[in-house]
Amino acid sequence: MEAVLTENPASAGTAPGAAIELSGLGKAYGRGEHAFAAVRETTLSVPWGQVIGLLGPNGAGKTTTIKMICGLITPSTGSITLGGYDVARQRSHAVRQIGAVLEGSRNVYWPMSAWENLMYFGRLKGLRGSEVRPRARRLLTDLGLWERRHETVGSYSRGMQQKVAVAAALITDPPIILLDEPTLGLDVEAARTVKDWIAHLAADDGKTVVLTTHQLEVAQELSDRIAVIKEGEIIADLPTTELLARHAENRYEIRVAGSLDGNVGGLPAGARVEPDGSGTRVLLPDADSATVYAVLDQLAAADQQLVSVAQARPSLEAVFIRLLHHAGAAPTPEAGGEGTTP
Ligand SMILES: Nc1ncnc2c1ncn2[C@@H]1O[C@H](COP(=O)(O)OP(=O)(O)OP(=O)(O)O)[C@@H](O)[C@H]1O
Repeated sequence: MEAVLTENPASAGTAPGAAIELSGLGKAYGRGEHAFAAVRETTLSVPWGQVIGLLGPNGAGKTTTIKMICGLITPSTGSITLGGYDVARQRSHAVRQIGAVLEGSRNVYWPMSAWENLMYFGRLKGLRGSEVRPRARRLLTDLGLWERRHETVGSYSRGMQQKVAVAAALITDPPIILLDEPTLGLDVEAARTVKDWIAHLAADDGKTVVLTTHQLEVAQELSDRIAVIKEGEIIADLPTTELLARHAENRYEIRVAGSLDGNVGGLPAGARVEPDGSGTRVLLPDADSATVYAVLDQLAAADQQLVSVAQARPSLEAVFIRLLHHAGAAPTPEAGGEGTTP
């Protein structure tokens, strides 16, 4: 997957410029002294073909942002354009650019079958039956639901319902897909299918995808770019690889069999010793290779059996937690993170 596509892929929208532009976007719930700013001054430009992961703790403002992009919540401040169309002023054109699977909502009608749902949503969005049918067939076949297409969605498993929701969002072949917690509550296999689909939509169909999830390994796997929201504000916004690289320190992890038995005295300052199953892990948070060799010599001299040596790479989860707790030091677009606002 390309980190940033500046050109609009042929299969996606046709508008020049960015797929999604949020400019000074804000949302306050309530009024007067009871007003609560759920989203503040959010400015974000998502190029065509990019998968952006919107991460943040509970209540950070992710769903509010997604719903504003969908046109379901009216912003208090700022503007949103989708494929160049202003959501407030050119609503029908703007909304036609997107397909959405919203968190926790019943995105599809349970008393209807999967087939009926897709026909309904296709027609609702202005397509003719002859346009919807082949597309519905392909989507249901690809998602493994074709055989059961005439059963009511209410009788499906959670994973199958989520697949129907994804299919309904895709029925008009919109260039922009908004997915709020798309793998929530899915078992390993169903989550894999949905993840593979998201990757396929981006890589093969050139879709622009906005993804929110608390499953950080899902975000790390799928997102070209990560924006972290805390208390309604973006506190970090970087290409995923760069975000991880920026937080990659000279951290090494040495694993030995058994305990260290008093051999920890001469370890360098800052070294941490932790139990690791039946063995022990020595973490060197900021070590050059000379220091690592010195520690290995020391362990060898003490007859400690070496299991492995690795340069520790932080997971997105580790970076995320660090960002939330040290927001002041976070890489933000304002702090000059290149590639943050292409
Ligand atoms: N309709 C509403 N009225 C008042 N406050 C609301 C409303 N919807 C959301 N909020 C508040 O706005 C803030 C942001 O909520 P939002 O649902 O956008 O967060 P989120 O990041 O999606 O959280 P989660 O990860 O828990 O889904 C929260 O404090 C929430 O309580």
